[in-house]
Amino acid sequence: MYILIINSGSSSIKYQLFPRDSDQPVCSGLVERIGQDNSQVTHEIFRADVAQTLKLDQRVKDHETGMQLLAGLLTRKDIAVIADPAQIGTVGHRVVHGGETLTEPTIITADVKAKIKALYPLAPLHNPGHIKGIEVAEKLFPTATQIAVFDTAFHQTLPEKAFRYAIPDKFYREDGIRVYGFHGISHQYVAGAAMTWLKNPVAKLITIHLGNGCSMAAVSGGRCIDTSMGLTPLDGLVMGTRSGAIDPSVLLYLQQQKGYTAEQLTKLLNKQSGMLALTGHNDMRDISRLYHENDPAAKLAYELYTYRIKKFIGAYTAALNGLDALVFTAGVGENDALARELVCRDMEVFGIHIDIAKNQLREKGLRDLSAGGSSARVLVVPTNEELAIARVCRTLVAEGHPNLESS
Ligand SMILES: Nc1ncnc2c1ncn2[C@@H]1O[C@H](COP(=O)(O)OP(=O)(O)O)[C@@H](O)[C@H]1O
Ligand SMILES: CC(=O)OP(=O)(O)O
Ligand SMILES: [Mg+2]
Repeated sequence: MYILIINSGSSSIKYQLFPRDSDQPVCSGLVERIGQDNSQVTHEIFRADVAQTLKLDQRVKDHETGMQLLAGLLTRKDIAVIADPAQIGTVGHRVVHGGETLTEPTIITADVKAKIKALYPLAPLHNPGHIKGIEVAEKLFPTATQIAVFDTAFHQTLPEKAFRYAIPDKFYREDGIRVYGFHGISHQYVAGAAMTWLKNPVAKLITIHLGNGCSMAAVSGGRCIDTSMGLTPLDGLVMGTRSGAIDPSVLLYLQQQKGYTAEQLTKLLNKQSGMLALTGHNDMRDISRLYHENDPAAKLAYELYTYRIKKFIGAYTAALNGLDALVFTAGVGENDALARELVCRDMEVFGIHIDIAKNQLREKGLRDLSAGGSSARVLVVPTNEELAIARVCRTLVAEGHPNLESS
């Protein structure tokens, strides 16, 4: 039997298929730039007799089309990794927002789906895609148990001073308005890997997840004590299409003086801001090319993006009262040497020294980019949200949930 993991990001679907008792996937893939003209599907097969990478350049208009495509690839005759969809006993889904009620990995029922839907306003770029992913998976793999694992769960350890807003109490009590934090599956996974590598179970870490969405977490001894996203995945860092932190008065001004509606503001801050607003592009590969061509907009955008990260490093070093390692991860964090260099530049006061040459190397796996004399390690730890979810699914199976015994 197999476990299929689906990770729908705002702009991509990542997937991996694991044998039930192994951390080694039999295939993995990425449907990227969903909704854009240059979307692409990359499907990698790790079978001993068929080890190959397939790239399909075709427009993938939405998450549903992406899901159907990937399901077709698993059983496509010439490259099949399974003969029959019924061999998939469990489908694990990353779900970005679980609110205050969905805080543990859970079997997906009609009630769980209703709760995920009720959170659409708080994760408009993500939860709708997850529901589509879940519903398509239910149709394609009707015999499998569907499990949801939440991005918000790792941040449940935040102390109240970090998760409350300074607004009247009733908004928290009645509406659950508080900091939830996101990318928790990734922050927890890379923090765990860094602690193992450092051989330090009480390490003070700042994990920096830079994908299309970007967030940071202050992690002490494996527990998250602060994080940069808030009620929704809009707060904090500058992102691909999201503004990150902004004075709330900007919204009031646009509403009162310019007549913007709530709907227009939601779209403006989630889809038309961030690096896209600053440069006309939201993919860091395009923006870094422009930076190296001395494009002034790209220069400013990189400065704004990395300056915000530097400020959070200062804040989180204070919150942690020390720093053992910075951990870069996700699409930009793992691949963009320029962003890492600009973040770590002039940070000696925090004991951060990056080795510029090591930073340029394109190696796989966990990497230490620290220069001699750096008291804080500068690490790149590739995230693997799918593996983290697969392990959670396996634990649920091992705990013998009645619905899961046959999967
Ligand atoms: N080689 C690279 N150099 C710079 N940026 C990269 C590279 N590869 C990927 N990225 C960036 O990573 C982003 C996607 O990161 P990812 O973690 O996959 O995001 P998400 O899960 O939010 O879809 C892309 O938008 C792109 O900007
Ligand atoms: C929470 C979030 O922003 O996720 P992603 O980076 O996958 O879009
Ligand atoms: Mg992601």
